[in-house]
Amino acid sequence: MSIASIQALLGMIWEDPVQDHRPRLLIMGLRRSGKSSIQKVVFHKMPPNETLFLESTNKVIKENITSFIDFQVWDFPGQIDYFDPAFDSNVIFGEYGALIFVIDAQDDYIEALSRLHQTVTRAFQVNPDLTFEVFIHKVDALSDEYKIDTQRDIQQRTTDDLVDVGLENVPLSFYLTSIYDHSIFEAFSKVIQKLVPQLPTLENLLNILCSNSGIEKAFLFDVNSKIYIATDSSPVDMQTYEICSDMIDVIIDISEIYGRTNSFHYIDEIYGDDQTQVETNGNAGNYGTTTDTANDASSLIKLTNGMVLCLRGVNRFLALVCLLRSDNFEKHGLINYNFGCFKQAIAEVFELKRHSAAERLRRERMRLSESVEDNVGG
Ligand SMILES: Nc1nc2c(ncn2[C@@H]2O[C@H](COP(=O)(O)OP(=O)(O)OP(=O)(O)O)[C@@H](O)[C@H]2O)c(=O)[nH]1
Repeated sequence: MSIASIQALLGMIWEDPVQDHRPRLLIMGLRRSGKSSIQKVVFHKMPPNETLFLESTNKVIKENITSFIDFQVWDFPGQIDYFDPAFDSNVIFGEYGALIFVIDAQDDYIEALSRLHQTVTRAFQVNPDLTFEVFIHKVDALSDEYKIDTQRDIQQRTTDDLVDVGLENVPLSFYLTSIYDHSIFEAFSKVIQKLVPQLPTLENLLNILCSNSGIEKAFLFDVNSKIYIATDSSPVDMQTYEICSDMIDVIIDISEIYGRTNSFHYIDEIYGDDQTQVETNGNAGNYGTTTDTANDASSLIKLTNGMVLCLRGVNRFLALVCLLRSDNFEKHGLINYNFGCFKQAIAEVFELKRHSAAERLRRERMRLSESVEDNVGG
């Protein structure tokens, strides 16, 4: 393959003279394994059954995701041969980020495994700091038993192959995923969390909030993608995660209809139950467009099992969703106060990060302009 055609495939990778330091998510895998579908469902809210009509990708699609952390998603076409000698793997694998390899679990995966092996060995040589994530995808059609067997088999073969070439220390994580349920969001959450340097601080803050407010479980969600970037240290059970994640959809839908009104809304039968209530306050915020009003979003769903689901906007991108017993919710003055402190602490954590990113960019620009002056002068 010629260099020109590889450059065409890679789109605009070399265009930006100031190095782009956003973490990268590289989504790779064989053709039709589901890469573009994953990206569309997670980051563009595409309904899963519409992915049936997606056309095959024929060049690398790069997308900047602007959120609590800015990152880039690179969707690679299945047919691209990044082992071509003319292909500069430093450009692709050289930056900080994660390599997500998607395997179609409904298909024969032997070829995918050999491709995974080649990809991991090459990428690891270039950048040992990449995190390697394997999505065993399309598991919606598999029985629970078959899913576990498939995961065990893929995991075993992949690690054996790596041990054979002396790469037993490559950290690989495996996830069973499908775009038809929450598993893809859960898997993405875990991938993204590894790229959030502030994770331990966020977890600590959530632990403090939970223990001082009688909260059973709390998630800090990126509202647009429904990825949770942190949770407290109690174990995550799938049902709790699902109900908290569903609450975001409910609130987005309600805020799109009633957002920025001045009255309370009581909407019954949201969770298919007469006594379940949703209260959305006067500043429901418009999460659909992540305006600043989202900061003030606040909502409450009382469940019939004696639990309360509570959502609070944290900033333009993040919302806290917690599950607590209704008895504990009686102290809502205390909870409100604690939440105010939590919000303030989060703002400070991300303010610090913004400062250091701006400083790094400033230094990079100065370095670049000095080298241009040297070249002109010389
Ligand atoms: N059952 C099921 N089908 C899925 C899932 N994810 C994607 N698909 C289907 O898989 C097919 C291929 O998906 P794409 O996203 O186009 O695959 P791709 O890997 O981007 O393909 P290329 O662009 O050719 O590399 C589509 O028909 C999707 O609807 C899933 O979780 N479950």
